[in-house]
Amino acid sequence: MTGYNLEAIEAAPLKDDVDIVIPTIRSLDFLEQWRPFLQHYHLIIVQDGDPSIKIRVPDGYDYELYNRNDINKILGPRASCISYKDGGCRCFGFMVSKKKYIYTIDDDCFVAKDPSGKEINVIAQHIKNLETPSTPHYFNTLYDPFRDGTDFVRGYPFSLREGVQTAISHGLWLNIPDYDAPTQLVKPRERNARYVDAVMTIPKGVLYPMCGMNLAFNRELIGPAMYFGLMGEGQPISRYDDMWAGWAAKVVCDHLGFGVKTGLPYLWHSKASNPFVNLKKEHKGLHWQEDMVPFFQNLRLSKESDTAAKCYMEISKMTKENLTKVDPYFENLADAMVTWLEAWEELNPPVKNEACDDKPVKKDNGKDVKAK
Ligand SMILES: O=c1ccn([C@@H]2O[C@H](COP(=O)(O)OP(=O)(O)O[C@H]3OC[C@H](O)[C@H](O)[C@H]3O)[C@@H](O)[C@H]2O)c(=O)[nH]1
Ligand SMILES: [Mn+2]
Repeated sequence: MTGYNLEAIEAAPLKDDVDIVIPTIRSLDFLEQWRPFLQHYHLIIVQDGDPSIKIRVPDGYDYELYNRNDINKILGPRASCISYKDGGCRCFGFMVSKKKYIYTIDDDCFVAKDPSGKEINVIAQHIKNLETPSTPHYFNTLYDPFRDGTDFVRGYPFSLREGVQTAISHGLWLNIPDYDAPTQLVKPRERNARYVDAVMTIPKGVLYPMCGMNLAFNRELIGPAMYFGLMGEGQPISRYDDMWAGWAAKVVCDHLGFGVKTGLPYLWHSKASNPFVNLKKEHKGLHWQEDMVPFFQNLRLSKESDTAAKCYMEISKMTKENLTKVDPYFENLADAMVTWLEAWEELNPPVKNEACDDKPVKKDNGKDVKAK
């Protein structure tokens, strides 16, 4: 038995350790249905598009809302690294959060039911996924051994059963699946009705197409690598925001010894975005992914890169060196990755250990103030 008290995790949803990040260019009415599960969490809403439009947040939610003007004010010139007119703007919410865990969800996602008809508490399942180890070094054929009612199977080395810390929990979707535009065009009526009761670790060295629709991660482990790229207006590509983040973050997790899980929880994805519009937005990505994926598959990070930020800086350098030949866009993206890291560092300064360093850390109105 793994000895993890999963019931305790289910009962204690860690509400003070999680921020819910929602990118929106539409409406937040979908939050009405999520009240039983999300109302006791703090929301970080990233409003995309025209900042003069007032977005209504349903009563009873505790939130902070940032529109484009706010992003520009907070980041100054560094705001250039945050996408405009693309769901990738959500990563600004990852940066301003101070919590250990992030859960990000799209505004056209609703509560799904499991086969027994019970409503799925996505947060509780994501927390369970993140609070229990991953097994990237050897595949357990009964899937996640840390779930109730299952375990490591015969032939699983005991030396590997401790597992590794889980950095990312990738949930799935009933109804409208996250298909690319060509697939949506040829299968416009396809709906995902298949509920697979499984959580599995994505093996080390294997990439996966991370979807930002129902996603949770440990900010402290992998935050700096969860940059959703430079997409949308003014860029040659859109709708590859989460893919870029997913490939980079998986390489960083493999390098640093963290795990990534996919599977439960499911949510109900309601809105099929327009496949013709999507095709226009993502068509370069359909070509470039044939280069981007091998780039990440062959990427090797140095042992000096011992934090997510250092790994990400290295990936930025290698993006510029290896992908600019595919398209000059990647030079801009590589620069934006550095800008992202600088902005992250500015908003999340490394905590100084006052015990061994009582030098003042910054001046404020002429007075010296200590790190909080
Ligand atoms: O310009 C924009 C467009 C959208 N958003 C917000 O992003 C979320 C996803 O948008 P949407 O539901 O229209 O796209 P999908 O095709 O269903 O989403 C997938 O593809 C795009 C993203 O990668 C997404 O994560 C995938 O699931 C939604 O909250 C929109 O309001 C935006 O902020 N700006
Ligand atoms: Mn959607």
